Amino acid sequence: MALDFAAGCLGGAAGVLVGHPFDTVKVRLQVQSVDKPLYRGTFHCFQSIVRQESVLGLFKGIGSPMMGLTFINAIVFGVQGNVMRRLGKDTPQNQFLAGSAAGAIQCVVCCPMELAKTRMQLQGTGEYKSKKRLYKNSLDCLVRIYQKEGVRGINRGMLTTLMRETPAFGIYFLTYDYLTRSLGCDPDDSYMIPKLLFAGGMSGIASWLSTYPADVIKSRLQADGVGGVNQYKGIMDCVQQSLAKEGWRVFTRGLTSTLLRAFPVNAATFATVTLFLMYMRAEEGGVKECEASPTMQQPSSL
Ligand SMILES: NC(=[NH2+])NCCC[C@H](N)C(=O)O
Repeated sequence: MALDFAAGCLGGAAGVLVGHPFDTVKVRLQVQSVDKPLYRGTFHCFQSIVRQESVLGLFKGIGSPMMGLTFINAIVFGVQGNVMRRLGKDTPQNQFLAGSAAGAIQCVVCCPMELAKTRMQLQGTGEYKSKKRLYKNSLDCLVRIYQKEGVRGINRGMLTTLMRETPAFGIYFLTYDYLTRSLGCDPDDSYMIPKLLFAGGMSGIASWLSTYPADVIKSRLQADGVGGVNQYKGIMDCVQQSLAKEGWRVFTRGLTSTLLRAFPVNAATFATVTLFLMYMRAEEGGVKECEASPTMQQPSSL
C-alpha cells in the first residue's frame, strides 16, 4: 500500500519538473483578455514570457504544484491501487472506477493548489500588471485568500475541479491499462520503457482532452477577482459570458500548450511509477501469482 503512495510521489515530482512551463503558457492563454490579448498563440506566449520574464518566468508558481502535485500523485496512485484491490477484479470498468475515485479524492488538495498556482502565474501580467503584487508566493497566496474569504475562498473552483478531474482520471488509468496491455509491456521486453513512456503520454493527452472545457471555466473562476473585480457570478454565468463573447472556441484556449505538456509530464509520471513499483516488488522477491492482487497483475503496476 505504502509503495503505491511512494511511487506516486516520485512520479509526481518528475512530472512537475517536465511540465510546469507548458502549464504556465496554458493558464496565460486561457485567462488573457480577448479585447487586448497579450499573446498571439502558444509559441508567441512562450517566447514573450522568456523575453520579458526570463526562463524563470515559465516556472512562476511551481512551488505549489511541486509540493501539491507530488502529494496529489501519492494520493492518486495510492487510492487507485487500493480501490483496485478492494474491487477485486481487474476489468476496464474497475480501472475507470478506481481512477475516478482517485480523481475525486485528490481534488481536496488539487483545487486550493491550482487556485494558488493560477493566481501566481497571472500576477504581474496583462490586466493584472497594474495591480501591486498581491502575493509573495503560493503559500502566502492561500493564507491571504483564507484570511479574506475563509474556507470557501480557498476552495473556489472546487465544483469545476471535480467536474474536470473525476472523469479525467477514470480515462487516465483506463487508457494506460489498455495501451500497456495492447503494447505488451513485459519486464523482459527491450522496448518496455519507450512503450511505457508512449502509453503514459497518450493517457495524459486522452484525459486532458476528455474534460478540457471544464478546465477553461475552472481557470477563469479561480483567476476571477485577482484584479480586485469579480467578473463571474458562478459556473453557468462564466460559461454564458465566455460563449457570448468568444464563441465555442473559448473552450480550446490554451489546449495546444496543455497537450504539449500532457505528453511529457504523464510519460514521465507513469513510467516512473511503473518502473519504481516493478523494481521495489522485484526487491521484495516479486509476488506469487496466487497472491497477486488485481493491480499486481496489471502491466501498469508490474
Ligand atoms: N485533468 C486531468 N486530465 N487529470 C489527469 C492527468 C493529471 C496529471 N497529473 C497532469 O497533470 O497532467
